[in-house]
Amino acid sequence: MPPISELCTIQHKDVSDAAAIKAKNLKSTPKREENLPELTAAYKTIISSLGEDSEREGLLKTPERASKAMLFFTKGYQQSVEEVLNDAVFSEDHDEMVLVKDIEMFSMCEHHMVPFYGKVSIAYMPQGKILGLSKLARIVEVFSRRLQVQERLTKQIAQAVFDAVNPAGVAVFIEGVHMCMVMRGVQKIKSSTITSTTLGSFKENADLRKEFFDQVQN
Ligand SMILES: Nc1nc2c(ncn2[C@@H]2O[C@H](COP(=O)(O)OP(=O)(O)OP(=O)(O)O)[C@@H](O)[C@H]2O)c(=O)[nH]1
Ligand SMILES: [Zn+2]
Repeated sequence: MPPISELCTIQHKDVSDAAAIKAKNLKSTPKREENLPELTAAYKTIISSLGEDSEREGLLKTPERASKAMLFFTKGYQQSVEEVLNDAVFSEDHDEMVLVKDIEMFSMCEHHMVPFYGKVSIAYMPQGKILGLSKLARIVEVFSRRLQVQERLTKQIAQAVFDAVNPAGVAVFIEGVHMCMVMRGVQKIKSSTITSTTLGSFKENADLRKEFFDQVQN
């Protein structure tokens, strides 16, 4: 089992290659609880490096609590799309847009390791197969619960839906608030970031594209 620092590098070293994204969808990192002692020791060092007394009563259990919280915030590394889909792909003769709007998303900015959060909308045009609705939200969890940038998150979700049901098209829209721009840095507390990915018919058909963006922005 490589150390956590190495795991993170493995997970986000490529951002754009669709085949690599597809391959990664199928794999999950094995259980990470065995890294808890190492992570806890690292948090203890962080606390003392901040100038705090890691031995004072209120902070005694903090390194372990923080470690467990961080493992939760990045639990997507333990999941794969294949696992969360659980074969919930059904044959159905429905060829109009399926859209699930405003799926809550919490992720971690890979540059500062502080949260970014927002809402994800996912649409696809089935051609013979539909996906269990909750599975769209589960796909969001798989990729958002990692160290991320919003652009890659958007693309990975779209590619995963495409791979799952081979639809005529997929569109993903994310509106995110980045705490690294709110609590620090430029401190623009009202800014939000919009990203989208369109594949297949949503890219090619201007009417369909417009229908999607009209729906998600209203
Ligand atoms: N494109 C993109 N950039 C992001 C995302 N999350 C954070 N960033 C940006 O990553 C950049 C890192 O820039 P650096 O100059 O290396 O770091 P920094 O000195 O902390 O930058 P400032 O935030 O400008 O203070 C910043 O511009 C962040 O706003 C994201 O999801 N997508
Ligand atoms: Zn950031």
